[in-house]
Amino acid sequence: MAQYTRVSGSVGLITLQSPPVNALSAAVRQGIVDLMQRALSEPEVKSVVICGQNGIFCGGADIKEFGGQMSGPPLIPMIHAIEAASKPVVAAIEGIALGGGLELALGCHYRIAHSKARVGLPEVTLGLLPGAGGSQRLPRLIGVPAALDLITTGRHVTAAEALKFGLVDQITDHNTVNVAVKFAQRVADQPLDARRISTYPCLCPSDVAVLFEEVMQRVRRTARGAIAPIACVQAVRAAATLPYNQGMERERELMATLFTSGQARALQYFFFAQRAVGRWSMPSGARWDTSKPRPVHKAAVIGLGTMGRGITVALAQAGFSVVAVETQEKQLMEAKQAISGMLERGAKRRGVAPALDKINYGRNIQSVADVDLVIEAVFEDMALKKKVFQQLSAVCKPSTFLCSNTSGLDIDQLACQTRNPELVVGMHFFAPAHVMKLLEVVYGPKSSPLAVATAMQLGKKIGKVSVAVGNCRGFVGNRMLKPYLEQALFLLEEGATPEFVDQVLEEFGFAMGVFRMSDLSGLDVGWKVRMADGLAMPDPTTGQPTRLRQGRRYSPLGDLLCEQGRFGQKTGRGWYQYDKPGSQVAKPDPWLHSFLDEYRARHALVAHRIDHQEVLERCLYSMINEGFRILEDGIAAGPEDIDVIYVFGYSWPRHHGGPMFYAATVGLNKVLERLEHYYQAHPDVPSLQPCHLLRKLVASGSPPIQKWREVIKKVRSQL
Ligand SMILES: C/C=C(\C)C(=O)SCCNC(=O)CCNC(=O)[C@H](O)C(C)(C)COP(=O)(O)OP(=O)(O)OC[C@H]1O[C@@H](n2cnc3c(N)ncnc32)[C@H](O)[C@@H]1OP(=O)(O)O
Repeated sequence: MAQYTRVSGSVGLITLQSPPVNALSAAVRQGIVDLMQRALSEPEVKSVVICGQNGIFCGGADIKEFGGQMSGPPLIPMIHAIEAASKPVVAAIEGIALGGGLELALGCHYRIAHSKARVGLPEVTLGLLPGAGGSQRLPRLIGVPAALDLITTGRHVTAAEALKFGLVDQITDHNTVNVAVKFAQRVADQPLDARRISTYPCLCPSDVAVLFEEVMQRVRRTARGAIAPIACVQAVRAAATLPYNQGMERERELMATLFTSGQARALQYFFFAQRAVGRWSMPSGARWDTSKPRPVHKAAVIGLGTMGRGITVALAQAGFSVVAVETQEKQLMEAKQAISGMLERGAKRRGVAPALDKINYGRNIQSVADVDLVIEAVFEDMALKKKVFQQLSAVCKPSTFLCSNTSGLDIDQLACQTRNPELVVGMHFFAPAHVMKLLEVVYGPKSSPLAVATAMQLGKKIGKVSVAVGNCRGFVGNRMLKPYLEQALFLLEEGATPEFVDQVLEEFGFAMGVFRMSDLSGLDVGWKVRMADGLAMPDPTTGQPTRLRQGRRYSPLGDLLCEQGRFGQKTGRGWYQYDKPGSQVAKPDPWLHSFLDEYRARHALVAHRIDHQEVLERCLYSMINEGFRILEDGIAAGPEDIDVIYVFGYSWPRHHGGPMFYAATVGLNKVLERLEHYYQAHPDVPSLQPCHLLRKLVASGSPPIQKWREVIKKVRSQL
């Protein structure tokens, strides 16, 4: 909706009213069309100001409307009518002008922004392009290079940057609407021809063809299969090379392709999924809106290895006082130096002072006595972690939250070491912890809603997307990774090469295939865990069959590589070879190919031709199957939680929506049928056996993903 008022006698003020972000819903568009007509027809009105209520100009098209039938006046003619108006129209931009909101402002003749406002064309992040004339007007206003940057990245820019680009005409620290009204009065009689952006020529640099080629190459390289960034470049190229009307036609064609693509649907689903995870719930019924967090002023980090350092940086950068504890003097000195470097580099990038004074370093665990929350980040060893939790429980205030950055150990066992197990939760960060957006907040059977709410809020404050998950081996992310890694190894046993498996996964859109990723993280990490679990078997005298563990198929390939000292990038050898230890350029290794041949011969495995489809289906469907088990077990509240974890923590390509959304796109019956097929071929691989929930969903007619929670509830209640 929109409201009309006459101010200062001669200015028609149109206020968009659609909380929370004044999105351009059908009702809002109708309001703008009607009220523009009214303002133009009233003779006393000499100029018009468009603003949004509650200090927010406009968050763009109403994304919720994308899935349904289009109703109400379309955006493009509405914006054209504003631009063609006979009276000056001024956009008063407060808060945000994003997507269609900025396109609306570009249709106005003038733009006044508050100094704290942000503007941008983020449509690319929703699998779209600025399809209401934005791709044609923006380059005409600010030039091709700047428009390409904004449109292909979707980044928001500050009012100051927008002023520099010429995207807004004025910025103010005062009441933007008042300033815009005064401005509108001043320009009331001025001619408008020079203010209609669609009539501007598109000024291009002399080497524009080279520029487009370079940008297209960069976009193709980084898009990982996403089509919207490429369409964005094509649309801007149309602005640079065609008259406005033809450019608009090209924008429309490209938009139609994107709009109906599965990628746009996936990205729009993901937009809401990211927000849905904030509305967490626990099986006990505790929820985000009924559980109040307790404020955290001072936190501590125990253990300053790679993870502890990153967590310390994340906390300090967000303004928390941190006590950083490392018991070994040498490690403490090294960590201090590394943390200071990280803070200084980060601060330089962001143009702020480094938060060095936020951190107090110490070797003694006693120094955490007065903190509100501790994050333990010592080595992934249960006995060690238990000891640390016992010490923390003795040293800290009774009200201190004790959190573990374990990547998969039992939170309950740690909680049992403390006086107040209800204040214990997992806070599973992802490396590098000051960069990666994901945080799994893990609740054990004893964790209180207060502890979960506090960890979730702390995550938000340090800029993480936090997902509340239940306690089980590997939680959500690493639990699902297990069958994926396992299938990749089985594929090698059966005839594939690491290069081929990685190529298929990278073509699908992963930043790195499974083997390149293992080389980067270090093969020894998983090896140590498998040894602790009694799986890896360096000693052939144990009598266990090499390729069988606990009645299931097991691949010792990773263990065999570790026994050779091949730990990945850090040793210069792993699934690939590298020029030197630490190098990142992976090259196929003939040694590894011979090793695989010998291994297959030794175990009488006959290599068969493995194609693209088999790699993708076995790796992804086994992981998805585990995702369904996780939902069935109540470890994740809904498919959105899993998808957000996979996109932010495991580089799952966002334009496929996440593994569970992908399963819905492929068709649950197809996933089920292919799992059945592979399980029949590999009955000793339980992760390929389709789980009950998947069968139940298929039997219920494969409802849309938004309806899965209803089926999940039924399945859980029957268990
Ligand atoms: C063609 C396509 C055209 C013309 C387009 O315009 S596409 C849309 C382009 N606009 C965007 O991409 C903006 C999307 N929104 C955001 O980036 C952010 O929400 C925000 C910066 C506007 C506000 O961020 P924040 O303050 O952190 O709040 P939330 O993100 O939590 O959002 C609050 C609630 O508003 C809902 N929302 C936000 N934008 C839209 C929108 N464009 N359409 C519909 N709903 C929107 C969001 O889902 C939150 O709702 P709840 O989840 O809390 O119910």
